Amino acid sequence: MKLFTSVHDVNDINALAAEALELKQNPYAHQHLGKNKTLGLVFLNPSLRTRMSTQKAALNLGMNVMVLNIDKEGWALELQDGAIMNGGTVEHVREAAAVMGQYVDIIGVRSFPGLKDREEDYSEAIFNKFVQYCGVAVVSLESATRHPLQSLADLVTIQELKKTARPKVVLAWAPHIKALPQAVPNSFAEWMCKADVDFTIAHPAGYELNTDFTNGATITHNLDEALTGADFVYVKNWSAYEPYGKVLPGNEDWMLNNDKLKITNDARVMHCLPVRRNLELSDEILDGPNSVVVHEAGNRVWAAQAVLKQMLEEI
Ligand SMILES: NCCC[C@H](NC(=O)CCC(=O)O)C(=O)O
Ligand SMILES: NC(=O)OP(=O)(O)O
Repeated sequence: MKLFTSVHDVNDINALAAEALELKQNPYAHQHLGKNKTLGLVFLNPSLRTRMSTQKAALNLGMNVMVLNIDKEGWALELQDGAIMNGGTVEHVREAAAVMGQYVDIIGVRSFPGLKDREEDYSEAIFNKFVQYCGVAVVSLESATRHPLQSLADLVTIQELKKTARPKVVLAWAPHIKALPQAVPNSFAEWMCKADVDFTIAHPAGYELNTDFTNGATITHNLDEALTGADFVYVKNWSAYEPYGKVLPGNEDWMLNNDKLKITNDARVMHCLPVRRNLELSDEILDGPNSVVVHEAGNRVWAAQAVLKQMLEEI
C-alpha cells in the first residue's frame, strides 16, 4: 500500500481489520520492518488520538517518528497554485511537501475542510498536493472528506465486540453548536457499506450526506425507527452538505440518552471523539456501561499499525 486515503485503497477490509486485531495480540512482532524507517506526521489542524495512536503504532513497528504542527510551527504555507506570494504566506506546499519527502519514508497528513467552498473541499485539493509533491507513501490523518484510520478502528471495534454475525449498525446524527466536517460520517458510511453489517443512517431532514459515500445504506429521518434493535450506535454530528457547511436550526432532541438506548438491542455506543458532553452525547451514556468510546480510541493504535505495516512491507 502506497496511499491510504479511503476504503478504496484497501483490497480486503476484513483482512486488514483482522490484521489489526492480530497486532493487538502481538504488538512488537514486526519491529524489523520499521528499523531505520521514519514516519513524518504533519498537522494543519489539532489532534489528540490520531497524533498519539499513529506515533505509538510507528514505535511498535520500530520506526522513528517526527511530528510537525505545520499550522503553528511551520512557515505560513501557501496552498494555491499560481499565487503571487506577496502576502502572509512564506512557503508553497510544492516545496514544503517535497522537502519533507526527503526526510521521511511515510508521511501522514491532517487537513480539515474549510467548509466554505464545497467543490474545493471535495476535490481534496490540499491533501492531494501533499500526495503529489512529497514523493513518498502517504496516509490520511483525516482529510477534508474522509477519516480512514478512524473508520478502520471503528470496523475493528465492531468486529471485536459484535455478538451476532451481521450486527445492526446505526450512524446517528447528533446536535452541535459548530459546523463540523462530513469527513467522519462520510468515511464511516463508506466503510460500513462494504462491511458485513446491516447499516442504517439516521439524521434530521437537511443533513443528507453526499450519496457517493452512502450507497447501500438504509437512510431515515426517524431516529427511534433506526435505533430499534441496533447493536451499535455510532454518534456523530456533521454540518449540512446542502447548503454546504451550515448548521440548521433545531434538532436538539437528537442527543442520545438512556431512554433512547432502551429501544436498541443493548447497543454499544461509539463516537470518534472529541465529544462535547451533554450537547452531542449525555453524561449518562458516556459514563454508563454501553459506551465503548475509550476502547474504540484504543483501537486506533492497531488500525494505524496495520496500515503502516502494509506500507513498510512495500518500501
Ligand atoms: N478527528 C475527529 C473529529 C474532528 C472534528 N471535530 C471537531 O472539529 C470538534 C470541534 C469542536 O467540538 O469544537 C470533526 O468532527 O471532523
Ligand atoms: N478521533 C480523532 O481523530 O481524534 P483527534 O482529532 O483527537 O485525532
